[in-house]
Amino acid sequence: MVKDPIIKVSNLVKKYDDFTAVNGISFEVFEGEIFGLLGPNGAGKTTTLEIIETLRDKTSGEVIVDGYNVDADPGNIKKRIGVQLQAAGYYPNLNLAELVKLFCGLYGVEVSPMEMLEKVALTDKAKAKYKDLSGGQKQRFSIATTLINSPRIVFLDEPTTGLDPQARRNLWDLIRDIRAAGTTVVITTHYMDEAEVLCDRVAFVDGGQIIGIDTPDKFIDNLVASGFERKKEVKNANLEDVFINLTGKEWREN
Ligand SMILES: Nc1ncnc2c1ncn2[C@@H]1O[C@H](COP(=O)(O)OP(=O)(O)OP(=O)(O)O)[C@@H](O)[C@H]1O
Repeated sequence: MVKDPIIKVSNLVKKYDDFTAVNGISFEVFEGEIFGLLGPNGAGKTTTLEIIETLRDKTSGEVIVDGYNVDADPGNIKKRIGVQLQAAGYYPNLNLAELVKLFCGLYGVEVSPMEMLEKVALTDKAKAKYKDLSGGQKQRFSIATTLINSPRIVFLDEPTTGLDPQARRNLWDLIRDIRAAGTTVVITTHYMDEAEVLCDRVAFVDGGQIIGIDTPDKFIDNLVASGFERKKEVKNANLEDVFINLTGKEWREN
């Protein structure tokens, strides 16, 4: 199957004064995949995403999103993407349904707030304020806000940080649902288990450069083929499986 790139990044460079945060990055994201950007703190992941999202100027290089160039057509790119911000701030006096309505107005689209909240299992919180939500609910709500303009691509920056195992696994299902609806997902995460089960392909970023890009299975198979062996015997379950098994899989935050 030939896959079409929906994002093309070529020789991307970003300098903050004389510090080079992104140092000649090139990669493609295919339409309909969940693509992960992985790497240590300060590797340049957020900077790269913000340039693709048209939220930050680049120093040099070329970025094409859904056929539009970030230099020539940032407006068309903004219309086609949904961006989850790491520390989202929402008007404190509005409830979730009102916030969704506000976003609809900003995007100039008409969507039923309850339908949006339904997508992220938050209809029962329609009248709640954002600040009163649990961590998982906050993440789900902020993902709902990225879907309001029916984007072709959503960008999720560390969407499961700080969540418990149930909330994390339920969020993975939500992200898979987004992909199943035909939306491409670009995600950053520090959780390697998450990248392994969720991402179709991952790129490792370090020191502003991509040091590897492939499917999780290929990366692991290649490492094993090179003679790498884990020191400890691998168990068939881990403590997180025990947690889920004891406490159940359903949403628990009320
Ligand atoms: N506005 C800025 N001015 C100066 N330096 C910056 C700015 N934003 C980011 N940097 C630097 O650029 C480098 C890359 O930062 P970036 O936030 O892109 O990394 P990251 O991979 O997303 O890290 P994290 O995993 O911690 O979110 C870091 O060294 C950071 O300090």
